[in-house]
Amino acid sequence: MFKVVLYQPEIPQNAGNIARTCAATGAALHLVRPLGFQWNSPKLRRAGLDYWPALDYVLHDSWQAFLGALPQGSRVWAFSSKVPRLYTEVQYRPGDYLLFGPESRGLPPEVLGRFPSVTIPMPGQGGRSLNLAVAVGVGLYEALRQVGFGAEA
Ligand SMILES: C[S@@+](CC[C@H](N)C(=O)[O-])C[C@H]1O[C@@H](n2cnc3c(N)ncnc32)[C@H](O)[C@@H]1O
Repeated sequence: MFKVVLYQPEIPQNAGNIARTCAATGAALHLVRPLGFQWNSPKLRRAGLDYWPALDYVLHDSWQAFLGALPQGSRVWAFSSKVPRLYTEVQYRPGDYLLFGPESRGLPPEVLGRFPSVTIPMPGQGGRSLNLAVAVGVGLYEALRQVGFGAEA
């Protein structure tokens, strides 16, 4: 399965929506602390509806803890609105990690620079970035599409 990684997410409704998307697609959800909300926040729970029991999730106490738990040979794709390579130009493999940054600031340079990065084009004039939950949905579904939407993705 794919793994969605949220680096220090700030808004519980986004994380809840992403949890729902992960449960629906069979992707695992990794959350890297500090979070901008309480883990038992009603807003987080509500946005994830009753999908939480179906969700495979991991809470990491810090970025260092996440890196320490990352199996050797893992592939991580960092999503950013500020990099040139299109997210459709790379080949995703089952088990890949898709990494997304916090709502107000995006991924810090030292995190973004550590992994290959991709962007989702925004051809309109109206925005600097997509909503986090939207970006996860777009990126995750492209990865799933490439592997045939298989349960083993
Ligand atoms: C709301 S955005 C962060 C905006 C932040 N102010 C910035 O300038 O980076 C939250 C996260 O969604 C993802 N994201 C949003 N728009 C994206 C895009 N066009 N391409 C790839 N990732 C995007 C990135 O992972 C980003 O860190």
